[in-house]
Amino acid sequence: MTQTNNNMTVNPDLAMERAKCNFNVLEVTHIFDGGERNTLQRKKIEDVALNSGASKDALGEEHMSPKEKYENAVRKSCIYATMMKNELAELSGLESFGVSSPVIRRTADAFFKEVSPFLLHLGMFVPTIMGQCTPEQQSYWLPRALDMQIIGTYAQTELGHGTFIRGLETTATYDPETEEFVLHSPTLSSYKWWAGGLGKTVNYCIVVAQLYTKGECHGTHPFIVQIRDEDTHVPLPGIKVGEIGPKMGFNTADNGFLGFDHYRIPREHMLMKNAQVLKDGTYVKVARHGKLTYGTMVFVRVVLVNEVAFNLAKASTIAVRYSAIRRQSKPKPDEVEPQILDYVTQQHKLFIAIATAHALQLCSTWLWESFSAVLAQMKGGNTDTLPEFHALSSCLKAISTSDSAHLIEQCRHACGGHGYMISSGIPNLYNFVSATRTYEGDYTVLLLQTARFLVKAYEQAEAKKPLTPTVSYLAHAFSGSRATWDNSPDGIIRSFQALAAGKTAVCVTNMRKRMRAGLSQVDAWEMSTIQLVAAAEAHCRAVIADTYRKEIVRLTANSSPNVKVVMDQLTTLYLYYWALERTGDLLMFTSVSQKDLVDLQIAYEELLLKIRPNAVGLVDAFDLRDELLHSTLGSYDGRVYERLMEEALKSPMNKEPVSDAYSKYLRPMMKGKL
Ligand SMILES: CC/C=C\C/C=C\C/C=C\C/C=C\CCC(=O)SCCNC(=O)CCNC(=O)[C@H](O)C(C)(C)COP(=O)(O)OP(=O)(O)OC[C@H]1O[C@@H](n2cnc3c(N)ncnc32)[C@H](O)[C@@H]1OP(=O)(O)O
Ligand SMILES: Cc1cc2nc3c(=O)[nH]c(=O)nc-3n(C[C@H](O)[C@H](O)[C@H](O)COP(=O)(O)OP(=O)(O)OC[C@H]3O[C@@H](n4cnc5c(N)ncnc54)[C@H](O)[C@@H]3O)c2cc1C
Repeated sequence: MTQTNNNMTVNPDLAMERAKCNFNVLEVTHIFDGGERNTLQRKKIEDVALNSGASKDALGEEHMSPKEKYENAVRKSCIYATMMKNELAELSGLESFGVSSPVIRRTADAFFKEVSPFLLHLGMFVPTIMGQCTPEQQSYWLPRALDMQIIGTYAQTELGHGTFIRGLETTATYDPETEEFVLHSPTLSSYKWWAGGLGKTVNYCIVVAQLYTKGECHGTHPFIVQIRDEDTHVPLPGIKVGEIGPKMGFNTADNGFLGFDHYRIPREHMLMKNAQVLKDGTYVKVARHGKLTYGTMVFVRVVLVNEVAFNLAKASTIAVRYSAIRRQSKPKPDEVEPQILDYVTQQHKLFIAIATAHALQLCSTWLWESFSAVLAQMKGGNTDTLPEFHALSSCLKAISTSDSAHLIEQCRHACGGHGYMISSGIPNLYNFVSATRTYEGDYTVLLLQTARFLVKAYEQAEAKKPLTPTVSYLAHAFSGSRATWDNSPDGIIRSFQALAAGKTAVCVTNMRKRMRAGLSQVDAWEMSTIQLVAAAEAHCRAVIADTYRKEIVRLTANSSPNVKVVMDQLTTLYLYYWALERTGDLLMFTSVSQKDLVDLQIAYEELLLKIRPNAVGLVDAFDLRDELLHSTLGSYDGRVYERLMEEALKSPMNKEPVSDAYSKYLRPMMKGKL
């Protein structure tokens, strides 16, 4: 593994772990990156972007005031944007800055401990222009956005509504006299709230508003709206805009609020790929599917699966390396204190994080390929695969973000007290990833979208109609007998599918019972939503497990024997872990016995011991440079205690021997003079 400094002194425990590793680390890096070519390209990009030291701060971000933090993030965003235009675009194979890629995203993380104020420009503004504009509109807006002549965001959520998009209150009323839309915020709850970069950074945004023309409401539609002067950056008349204040994370993203007072924009600023308003105010629906204006959200949900896999890889790298250098307790009085990584409970906390990072990374690539296929079909006017894809991307977004947030927190627990330090890097990772569970569609809400699809698919299976690929297992849901338990990987995946089918069947049965007892369909659905969420979760686990297993078998077909073994161990660990987490469900829906579960627990514990010697090698294979980890605990050299002390000494509190608080408060209080 290449490191920036080849002459570094490495902590002896870490050096010993690396010597113990029995597989070719680089081969696993290639698997994680999706091939050797990708690894080489990533490294080139990282070298250019990071070797100059431009990503570093003189003073740690955590010691800055909110205003300084924001300005510093803008400064570095501009440096990175300029690098993208000049050096990185060609290297990354991208035509220009703006069309981001996972590699560019992950490299950018070296510049920010939190996030860039440009995240929404790249993540949603540019993709919306690409996905929702007519070709003419695109040719006007896209070059300006890609070249960063304008900076934008995506303002959909309002104070009063985020989930329920149809409930948004901002209005865009067409005036045929002037051929303009009049944007208005009729209530406090209609103020746009949350959009990243809106507070201070952007001068344009996509605004989602209820479209009125000829006195009729046509539902929510996207508009491109200038909110600040292109030269002075002063908010334009009729615009009320500001920053929403401190948050748990995202503090360098200047999330903002926005209100309109009868603010006029040209007719052409409605994004008209899917629906149009003609000059005379006639509304014309173009799209064949009613939800295509939700396209940017679907895109970001797909991107997020990759994003959280990467962040989980970071957290597990930090926690595993730290666990290799940390020694604590003395279970055997005559021996030295063991590395905490030797405790089986510690392995139980950490190895699932490594396996999940792999599972999500491979699922994200597969999801991206499925998305590309759906987009290609839609280009030809066929939207048949969209419902299945919406169900799939919804549950994968929900489960990947939720699992990653949980496992990152588990990595923090695994680092004891030091994991609570901002300098460990884990709190920032957690704050970032826990937000992903909420934004771009809340966890529960998205799983309920998947559940709608599952229930419909179940009814199709019942009627012996054909099923789409991800739910084809529902065809076996009516055999009447419980699925046969078998602890092989394929057997466990079949059991996960049986759980999903069984849970869906229970929901359908309960809803039907409730409706027979007099409840409306809506109320019967509502009463069953706890189980519906559980069914969607089970479906998603089955999809992840199946995809992870198939992809690893495919990707390791030509790998060296030890790489095959260790990758197989990780996938098996993932399957055992989730089977053991769901023993109650397995007992309900499969033939598993108490003895089978006891045996599975033992097999799981033995698997942890087998993976243990390769644990550091496995996280080294994520190949995360120190600049990306921002961690005193997780650096490649393992100089944990030295770095913790170096960081402590940087604290502004240590600048003077006696704090001003002594003379102001402590002394008067102690001398009884307060
Ligand atoms: C390059 C990238 C760089 C970096 C990446 C890193 C980070 C990410 C970047 C940015 C992200 C940062 C910040 C986050 C920004 C945001 O949060 S933006 C705001 C996002 N908001 C949401 O996600 C709102 C969630 N709500 C919804 O999606 C919908 O309202 C709903 C799905 C919950 C419900 O919609 P309704 O219109 O009410 O529909 P319904 O009545 O429930 O369903 C009707 C039918 O429509 C189907 N459907 C719903 N959505 C879709 C869709 N997207 N596609 C296809 N079909 C859809 C639904 O299934 C129903 O179908 P039926 O057949 O069952 O009737
Ligand atoms: C860091 C961050 C950045 C963001 N950036 C942006 C941005 O750039 N642009 C933008 O437009 N938005 C942005 N958002 C907003 C985000 O998209 C919404 O917060 C998110 O979609 C959730 O909606 P909500 O806040 O209305 O939650 P709510 O819907 O109010 O959810 C609250 C609770 O109610 C439950 N609930 C709601 N509806 C249902 C239902 N039908 N059935 C069962 N339970 C339900 C939820 O599960 C949740 O537990 C951002 C949010 C965050 C946290």
